Amino acid sequence: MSKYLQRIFALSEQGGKDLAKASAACALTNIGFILPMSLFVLLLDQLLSPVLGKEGHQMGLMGYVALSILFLLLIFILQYIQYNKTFLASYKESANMRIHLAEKLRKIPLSFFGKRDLSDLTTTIMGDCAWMETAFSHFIPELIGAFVSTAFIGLSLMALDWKMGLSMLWVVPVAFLLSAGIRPFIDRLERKQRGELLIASDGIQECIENIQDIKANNQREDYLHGLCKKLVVAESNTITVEVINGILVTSSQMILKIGMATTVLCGSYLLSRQKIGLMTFMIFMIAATRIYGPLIGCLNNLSAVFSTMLRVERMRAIDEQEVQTGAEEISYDGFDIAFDHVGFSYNKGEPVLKDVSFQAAQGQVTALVGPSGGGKSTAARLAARFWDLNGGKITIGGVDVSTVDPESLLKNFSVVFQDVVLFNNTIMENIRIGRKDATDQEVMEAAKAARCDGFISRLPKGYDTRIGENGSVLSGGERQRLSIARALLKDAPIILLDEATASLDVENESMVQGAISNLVRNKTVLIIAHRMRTVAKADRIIVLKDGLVAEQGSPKELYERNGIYRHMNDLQSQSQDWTLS
Ligand SMILES: Nc1ncnc2c1ncn2[C@@H]1O[C@H](COP(=O)(O)OP(=O)(O)OP(=O)(O)O)[C@@H](O)[C@H]1O
Repeated sequence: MSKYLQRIFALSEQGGKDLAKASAACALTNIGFILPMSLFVLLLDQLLSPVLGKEGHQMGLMGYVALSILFLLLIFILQYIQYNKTFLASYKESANMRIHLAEKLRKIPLSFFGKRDLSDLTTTIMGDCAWMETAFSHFIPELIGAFVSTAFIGLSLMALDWKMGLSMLWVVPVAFLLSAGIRPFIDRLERKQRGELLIASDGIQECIENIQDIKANNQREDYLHGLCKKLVVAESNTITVEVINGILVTSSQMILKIGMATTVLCGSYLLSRQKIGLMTFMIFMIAATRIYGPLIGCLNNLSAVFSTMLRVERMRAIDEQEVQTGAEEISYDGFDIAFDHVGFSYNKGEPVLKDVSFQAAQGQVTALVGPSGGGKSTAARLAARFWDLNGGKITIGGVDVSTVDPESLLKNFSVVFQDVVLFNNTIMENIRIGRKDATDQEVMEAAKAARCDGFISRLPKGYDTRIGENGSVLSGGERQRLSIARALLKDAPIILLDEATASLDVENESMVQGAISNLVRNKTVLIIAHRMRTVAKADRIIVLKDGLVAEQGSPKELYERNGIYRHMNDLQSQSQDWTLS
C-alpha cells in the first residue's frame, strides 16, 4: 500500500509509509466514532426489551458511564495518532518535496528554464507543494480512511442483514462512479484554467516590470485593456470549473441521500413483513443517519484528490528532467579553453552555433566579436556548461566540460554579464556572493579595486546599505561595478566578461577597465564587447557570424585582413563623429 501511494503521489519512501499510516489512522478514527452509536444501540435494546417481550441485557448506569469514558478515551487516542501521522508527517514531506525540487532545479540544464514559463515553475514549487501539504494531511488520508471505514461498517451491516445493507449502500458506487466518470472532462477544464491563470499572472508581472515603458509610450489604456481581457478569460474559466465541480459534487451528494430513502422504504417493508426485527430496523436507521455524512466529505475529497493528481503530474515533470551530472574532483592541466567543432541549438532545427572551433589560452584575453545574434554570448556560456552541446566538444585544461559537474566547473569561472543580478541585501553581502568565506576586509578591498568605494561611501549606511530588489537604488554603472567586485573577490582562473562595461560612461569605463586589468592578470579571459575599442588590446579576436568563426587572429592581423573586424572598426570610428543634427 505504501509503495502504491508513493508511486501515484510522487512521494518519498518515508512519505509513502507515513501516508499509509495516516490513512489507517483515519480509518480507525472513523470506526472509533461508531462506538458511541453502539452504546446507544445497547441502551435502546435494554429499554425496548420489555416492550418487545424479550430478555434484554441489564447494564447499570455506572456501566454506561464507564463505557462512555472508555470510548471517549479510545477516540481521543485514535485522533491523537491520526493528528500525529497526518499533520506532522505531511509538513515534513512537503518540506522535503520543496527541497527535492529545488535541488533538482539546481542540476537541470538551463535549456529547461528557457522552455518553461517561470510563473508556472514558481507556482509548482510554492503552490503545488502547499496543496500537497493539505492533500497529504486531509484529502488523501481522509478519503482512504473513509473508504476503509465505510467498507468495514458496510460489510458489518451486510452481515447483519444483506437486503437492508444493499438498500443503504447501493448509492455509494453510483455516486463515486459518477464522480470518477466525469473527471476526465473536469481535468481538461482544470488544465485549461491553469493555462489561462498563468497567462493572466504573466501579464500582471510583465505590466509591473515594464510600467515605465508602457507609460512612456502612452500604452497604458491599450495595455490595461489587454490585461483586463486576460483576467476576464481566467475568471470565467475558474467560474466554469467551480460550477461544474459544484454540480458534480451536489448531484453525487443527492444520490447518496436517496440511499436514506431506500433504507427507510426497504426497512419499513421488511419490518411490516416481519422479515427483520425492530432492533435491526433501528440499527439501520441510526447507521443511515451517520454513514452518509463522511461519504459526502469523501466525495469532496475525491474531487480534491483528482486535482492533486494534476499537480503531481506537474511536479513529476520537473522531477523527471534529466540533470547535468559529472565528476566533482577534477585536475585540470591549466585553464586553456578549446572549442572543437562545437554545434548548438536552443530549439531543435535552429542551430545557433554550427561548427565553431577556437582556442582561448590561459594568460591571454580572447575577445568574441561579430554582428548581433552571431552567437557570442551563447559560446561564452557554453564554456561554463550553462547548456550541453549538440555536437563537438569544449575542453578546459584538456578536460571535456560535459564530464564535469556544473557546480564544480563554475567554481573556476568569474562571470560579469551585462544583466547584473543583485539581491535585496546589503552591499557587503552582495559582493560576498563571490566568495562566501571572504572577510569584510577582503570584500572592501575587492570593492575598492572595482572602483565601488566612491559611491558606497555616499550611501547612508555604506557597506550595510540594503540595495533593494535587483539593486534598484543603484545606477546601471554602479550595479555593474558591484558585479565586477564580486568577480574580483572570487578570483577564479577563468573570466567571462559579457558586455561588462556596456552601461558605464566614459569616465567610469576607464576606471573599470583599470579594475578589469587587475582581474584578468594571468587568467583565461573570454570577453564579449560591441565597442571595438574595448577589445583593441585583446591578444586574440574571434569573429563569430551566423554561428561560424568568420575570422580569427590578433587585432592587428584582422585589421590588415580588411574583413568583418575591420569593417566593424571603421563603422564605429565613423559613428563616433555622429551628432544630432
Ligand atoms: N535562451 C535562448 N533561447 C532561445 N534562443 C536564444 C536564447 N538566447 C539566445 N538565443 C538566440 O540565439 C542567437 C544567438 O544569440 P546570442 O545572444 O548568443 O548572440 P550574440 O552574438 O551574443 O548577440 P548580441 O551581440 O546581440 O548580444 C540569437 O538568434 C538569439 O535570438
